[in-house]
Amino acid sequence: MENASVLYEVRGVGKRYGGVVALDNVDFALRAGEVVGLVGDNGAGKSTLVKVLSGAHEPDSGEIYLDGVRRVWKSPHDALEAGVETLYQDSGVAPDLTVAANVFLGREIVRKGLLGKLGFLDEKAMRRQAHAGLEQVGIAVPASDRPVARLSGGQRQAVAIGRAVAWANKVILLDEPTNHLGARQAGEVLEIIRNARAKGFGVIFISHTLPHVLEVTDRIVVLRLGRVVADAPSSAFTPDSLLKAITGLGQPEGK
Ligand SMILES: Nc1ncnc2c1ncn2[C@@H]1O[C@H](COP(=O)(O)OP(=O)(O)OP(=O)(O)O)[C@@H](O)[C@H]1O
Repeated sequence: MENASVLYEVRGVGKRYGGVVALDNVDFALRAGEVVGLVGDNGAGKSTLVKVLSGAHEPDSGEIYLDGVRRVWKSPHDALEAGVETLYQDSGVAPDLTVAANVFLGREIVRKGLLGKLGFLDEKAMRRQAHAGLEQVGIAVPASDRPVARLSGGQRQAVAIGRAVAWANKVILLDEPTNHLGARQAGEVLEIIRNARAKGFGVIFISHTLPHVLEVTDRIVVLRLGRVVADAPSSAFTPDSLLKAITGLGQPEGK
């Protein structure tokens, strides 16, 4: 392994949709206990890179490494099993189900137990464990037996993120997790991300909300037209220089 601290990495990744080059020779690395911001204008290739990282798309070229081991994801299930948890943009939650049921949704067949082995689906145990799981990641949800439809938008988002963080065991991909949230709720989501970092997860934070990116990330990777045009510690960017990197405006080389 070239760099022992790198947790998740892609090298030289390319992806086309017909004649459109969505990703062009992209290198991207994430370390444990690091929050990396992935930013870029509409169509820059962020969602495509997320899909490659989450196993939803196979890249046309390039390689994927997790824990220094070359991986080929045939489906999102492969990546999930290996420890790559993804919260897609607006993936949300099932409104008619309770908070607890949402936390466990689809998991019985994926992995055994959130906080240890769950032998059977005991409603009470599920509620207790869902609550404890969310609490562990810093989320106080009013009542885990309440249907999600009766929570506020921010609380629903918190449940979706809490679910991702509670189940994660290596990498968490968050695509626009603060979208549509008010300032206080967005602040809570950023706090959840900090908690996840403190637990040693690698977190990828995709967002158009640059103040959130600058506030919560350790490093920022900027994509433009499918290429990485900047990769630097967040402290190296100002709001203005980050915007310029994204748009390519005001840069002497006219990239
Ligand atoms: N299924 C598809 N078929 C054809 N072209 C696509 C498809 N998905 C994405 N593209 C194109 O690939 C490029 C990268 O798109 P992508 O969705 O990855 O960008 P993005 O940075 O996530 O944009 P946004 O911020 O608008 O979500 C764009 O030119 C887009 O039009």
